Amino acid sequence: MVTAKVWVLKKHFEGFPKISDFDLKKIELPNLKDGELLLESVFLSVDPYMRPYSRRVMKEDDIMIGTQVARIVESKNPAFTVGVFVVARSGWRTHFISDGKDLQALPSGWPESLPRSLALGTIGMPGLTAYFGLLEVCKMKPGETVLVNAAAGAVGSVVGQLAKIGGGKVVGCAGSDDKVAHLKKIGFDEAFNYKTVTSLDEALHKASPDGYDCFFDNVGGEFASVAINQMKKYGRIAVCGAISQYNDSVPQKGPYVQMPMIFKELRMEGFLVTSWNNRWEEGLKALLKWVMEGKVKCHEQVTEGFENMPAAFIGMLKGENLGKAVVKV
Ligand SMILES: NC(=O)C1=CN([C@@H]2O[C@H](COP(=O)(O)OP(=O)(O)OC[C@H]3O[C@@H](n4cnc5c(N)ncnc54)[C@H](OP(=O)(O)O)[C@@H]3O)[C@@H](O)[C@H]2O)C=CC1
Ligand SMILES: CCCCCCC/C=C/C=O
Repeated sequence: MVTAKVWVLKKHFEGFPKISDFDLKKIELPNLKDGELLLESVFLSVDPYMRPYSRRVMKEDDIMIGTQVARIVESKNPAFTVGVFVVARSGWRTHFISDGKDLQALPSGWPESLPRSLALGTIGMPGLTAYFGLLEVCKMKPGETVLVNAAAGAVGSVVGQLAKIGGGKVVGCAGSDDKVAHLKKIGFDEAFNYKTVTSLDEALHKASPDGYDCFFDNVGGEFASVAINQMKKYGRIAVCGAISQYNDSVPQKGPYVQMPMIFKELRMEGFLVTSWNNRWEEGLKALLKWVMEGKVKCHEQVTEGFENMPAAFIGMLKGENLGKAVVKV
């Protein structure tokens, strides 16, 4: 008999999540039936979507939603071998049982030397968000200028590096000077700390006086309201996330987007990475190749210990992460 530790949502978040909103519980797992596997989580992901999705898909006392890299520790399913690592969507649990249908293998050709945690970040869902958002929503072309915010995070850091691979100029905004230095190190043409500039409008103008062809928006709210006025005519805005609004108890009000949308003839498109579920293999293969070639650099913020899942999640929402926030069990 195996005892799994799980984190449940004790109380729906009101405003910014608190440690006391979570509860750590123990669950006795039954013995395996034929066709089943026992897995142990090795790395778990903490992602912004957990904040808005918790209200939509969870009840109080449900196990927190989420993705992990897990190792098969016991198998009564001939298709799965003990010791193999997979990506699962089993929520915040140390151990779980699966029939194998919901598991994804790591992309083929994954080298031993590459941290498997990257399957939750650059070579996982966030990397794919950058890939499809830039390719299919922004439709970035060589020579164009791309603006990305939350640029030092899991999605943003890949957006910037893919924009460079695609022959663009990239401007990134992030919330600390260390993050800005990191962006320059990984090839961003321009980067600034949006928290310390005296005028966001002026900083955006200085970074690209001719404006922006593409805006990959991870933040929404006031940042997006200012940035939209810096778009070039026929610019494209990929509305990827709105993290500046996820913890609001009272919805933010305008300024509103219609005037620049009309007079600059902009395209603004919200998207979910899951719309390209049928192309994940293609995206992961491309991302793995670029990482292996050193064209895309990966940085992770690794928190040690399953007991620190809520702290890692809250820390990520506060901007404490450089690169992808993951928890090592
Ligand atoms: N549409 C889709 O399918 C997907 C959308 N997303 C979205 O992409 C965005 C980035 O996700 P991800 O890369 O995983 O997370 P990150 O790794 O970027 O971590 C979140 C970052 O957001 C920034 N942030 C937090 N609060 C604010 C705020 N009030 N204003 C500005 N920035 C803030 C912080 O960076 P800083 O220090 O720079 O402020 C923080 O580090 C999120 O909005 C997420 O919801 C993610 C995956 C899929
Ligand atoms: C692998 C789980 C898929 C989660 C989809 C995330 C969509 C994110 C939206 C905003 O953050």
